[in-house]
Amino acid sequence: MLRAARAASGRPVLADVSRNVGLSAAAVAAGADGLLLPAPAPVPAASVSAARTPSGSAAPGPADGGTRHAGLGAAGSGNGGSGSAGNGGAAGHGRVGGKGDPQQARRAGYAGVVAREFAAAGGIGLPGAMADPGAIVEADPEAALQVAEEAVTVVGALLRPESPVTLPECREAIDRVDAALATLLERRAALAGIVQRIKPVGGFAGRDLDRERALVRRMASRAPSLGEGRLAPIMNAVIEAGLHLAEERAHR
Ligand SMILES: C=C(O[C@@H]1C=C(C(=O)O)C=C[C@H]1O)C(=O)O
Repeated sequence: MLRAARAASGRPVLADVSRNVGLSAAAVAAGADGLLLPAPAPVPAASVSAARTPSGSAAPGPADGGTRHAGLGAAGSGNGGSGSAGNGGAAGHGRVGGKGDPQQARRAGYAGVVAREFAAAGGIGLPGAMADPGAIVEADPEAALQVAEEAVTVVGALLRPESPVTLPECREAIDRVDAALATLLERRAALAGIVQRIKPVGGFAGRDLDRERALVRRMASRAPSLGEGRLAPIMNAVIEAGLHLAEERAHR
């Protein structure tokens, strides 16, 4: 429904979860471009201006005085930033001003909540030390914001189709995809490493080319433009990197 609303209006759709932040995950999964969150305190315009849209323009402050925005980046070409009249435009990535910003600690609490919800929406675990945004919010508000940015970047790349037009927009979208790819590659290498320890013969010696061909075939159905022919060398490199890493670790 939210995607349909965006398609019809051509503008980012913000879901108001200010009364129930627990609905964030559902809103993101349903296609919200950004979330309206409860305002912890009135935020002066100066500190809000540090929140940026992916295209680099400052996100306006809360127009309604009662909510804050958290977002997944511009919804696509030509509709980011100033497009959503009345609700402050596309939300940024939850960035705030530098260390010492008196608003930061308060906002970080909400960023932590958003990070957790986004991670849940995408089924993605936050990396290691970031696993408990709630704890980080207490200990280190800046780290909490990083968690939010991480979750928004990675989950956004997976959940939201984008159609950027300008070079900077395209590169920002690519950077988000690369962040998701790197996260997945790291996770894949860890899993492949476990397999090497479980198999009777691990490493390059226990290579299973039938399995590798089969996984490339399955991936090609999700990546039809690349197809098996182009995916095969990519996956060969990924698999060999994992095997090298596993062998290196086995010999330590
Ligand atoms: C992980 C395994 O070991 C090797 C690595 C693979 C991979 O990284 O996907 C696939 C097949 C094997 O060559 C496995 O056998 O499943």
